[in-house]
Amino acid sequence: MTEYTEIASPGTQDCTPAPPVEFPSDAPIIAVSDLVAGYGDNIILKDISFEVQRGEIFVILGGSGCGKSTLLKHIIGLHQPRQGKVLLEGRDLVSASSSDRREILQRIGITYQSGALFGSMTLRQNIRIPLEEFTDLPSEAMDMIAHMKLALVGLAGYEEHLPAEISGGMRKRAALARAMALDPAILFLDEPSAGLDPITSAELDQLILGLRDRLGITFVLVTHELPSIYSVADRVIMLDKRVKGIIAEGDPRTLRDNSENDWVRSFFNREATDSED
Ligand SMILES: Nc1ncnc2c1ncn2[C@@H]1O[C@H](COP(=O)(O)OP(=O)(O)OP(=O)(O)O)[C@@H](O)[C@H]1O
Repeated sequence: MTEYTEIASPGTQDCTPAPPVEFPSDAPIIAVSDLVAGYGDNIILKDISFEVQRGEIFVILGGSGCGKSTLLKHIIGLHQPRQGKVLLEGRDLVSASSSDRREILQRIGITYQSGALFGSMTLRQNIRIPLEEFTDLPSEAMDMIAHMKLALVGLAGYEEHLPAEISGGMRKRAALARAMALDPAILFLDEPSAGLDPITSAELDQLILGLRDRLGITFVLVTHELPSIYSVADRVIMLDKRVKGIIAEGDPRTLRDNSENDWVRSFFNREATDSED
């Protein structure tokens, strides 16, 4: 699945960008309460509760197979919780009407580790896809938005390039531009630095920080790259496969220095030398 197909799933009828919702600025932009998630008989996560504040960069981390992507998919409504609730800007995707659901989904952007740009389309055409799906803007306006979004991620002038004609780091940035096509309030990035060298990864971190600072976008990242975590995360939650839940929550440096859990402390210390402040 790609970023675009996932946010574009709810339908195509209404054709204007979703307006910002009336929502108190000091209320959590994401509220997860008592979430239980799984597949078939297999419970992957239970008793998951946390909140994300507007403008925060929030990181979900944990070992392989602990349920990071599963949690992400439940937050963005790709899977329905077994129990519990997820509110995005105060609204519940599960109980929302189809038009409300469509509006809620327009307020979020997603990039997946495996999600790719469409290789046969230029960057401009890739960014137009969600605009064509969700809006009835004139073609020139869509091109202008594609240009603006590419400029935001440092890719002005690459509108007519194909994904294969740019580097891996540039492709990640182009995917971010596409996820921002509809001016989302929240961006969900699943392993954004995967496959990038440390320098390119650090550049992506700076881009994320800049987008948060300039546009106030809230970020939820799944990553286990410690340098990235120290560089961007305001707060993290750490999931653990054995307890099927959250074993640590807080700012990464505090967890590194003060967590009562040995495993958590050692996780945050494992690359402290090259990820430090
Ligand atoms: N669609 C699915 N159907 C059945 N089981 C699934 C599905 N997706 C994930 N799982 C299982 O759920 C568990 C958690 O997977 P998930 O991908 O959420 O973990 P993760 O923490 O993101 O792992 P990784 O870091 O390796 O990507 C794994 O045991 C996985 O096999």
